[in-house]
Amino acid sequence: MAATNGTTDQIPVIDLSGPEGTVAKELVNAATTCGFVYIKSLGKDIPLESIDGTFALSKKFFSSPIEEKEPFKIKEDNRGWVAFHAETLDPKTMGDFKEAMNLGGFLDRKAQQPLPPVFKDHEPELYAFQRYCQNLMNKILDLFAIGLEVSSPTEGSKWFSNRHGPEPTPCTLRLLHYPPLPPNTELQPKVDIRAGAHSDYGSITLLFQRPGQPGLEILPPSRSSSSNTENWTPVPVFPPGTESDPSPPILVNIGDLLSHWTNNLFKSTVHRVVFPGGGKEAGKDRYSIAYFGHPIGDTVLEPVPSEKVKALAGKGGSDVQAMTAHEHLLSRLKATYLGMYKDEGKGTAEVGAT
Ligand SMILES: O=C(O)CCC(=O)C(=O)O
Ligand SMILES: [Fe+2]
Repeated sequence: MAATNGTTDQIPVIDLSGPEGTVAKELVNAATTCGFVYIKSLGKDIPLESIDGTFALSKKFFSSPIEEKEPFKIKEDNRGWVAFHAETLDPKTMGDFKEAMNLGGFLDRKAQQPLPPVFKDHEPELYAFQRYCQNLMNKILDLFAIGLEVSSPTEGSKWFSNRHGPEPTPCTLRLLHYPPLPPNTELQPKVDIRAGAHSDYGSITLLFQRPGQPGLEILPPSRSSSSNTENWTPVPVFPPGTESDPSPPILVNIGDLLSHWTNNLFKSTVHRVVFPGGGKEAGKDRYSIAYFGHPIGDTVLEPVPSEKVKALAGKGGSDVQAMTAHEHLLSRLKATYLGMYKDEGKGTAEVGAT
């Protein structure tokens, strides 16, 4: 249950094992105010060994020689390795101080892309972690449907999750590595950014962080109308109430698609990753793992059968237009990467992941 703090700027912490109706309400409340929520990680939904094991594999992969990563460079299908400085989430910065590895959906327990040597022997573990993430995502989507009182005689609380399956899922499991600033380098906070300001494109994102590796910041919706940079709010790895938990809570945030689908009731909050402590801790690596949830591409984003969502139609909410999830993604990519997506058939390249 939520250790609520009353303001919309702070991210609530929720334990999913509380009473279903209460948890559903708290989740919807977080989605409509902050757009971010922490889910306590006590090993119930995702075993802690699976999280730790995936981080260990990630570390091993990123520290392998470049020749072992180069052949797995990202392709137009958005799967593969994104080299250091290859992605610029915020065009005002030089390019993100990070490298990443995107894994697409699995089919019959097999990755649908060539796997680098480090991962080849661990495909079952990667598959298991991907399943845990998909199941947790579906559980949260079901709780959203309950909290929104979605009324569908045939689908009930499965209204959102039914539109996110079956295998292979279009969701992306993304391993991230933010290397330290090179020694004797003066931090230029406006330029040296680990991940530039952006919102995620899909439905929801799960984000895993490591103890002692902070750096994520959000622009709370309640304060993002002003351009004052001081509105950036750090997101601690262990927020109050979780310090003695065995693992950092999992962050869940709403993406642009779900915000659009809910007539802007749910907020897709802008976030970024900086060198923590004003650069004092710039000598440390940061590893994170993101699971980007997306509905199946041909899902029509028809109005959500919920009075709470319908009430917003025409009242400042963006009335849902009949478009598919894939068309929505393309429109977001076009808005962000003007010029790169003149040809609709080109695919979603490396930028589809956010
Ligand atoms: O590494 C992080 O904490 C955030 C990553 C992120 O926001 C993204 O890749 O979309
Ligand atoms: Fe993000």
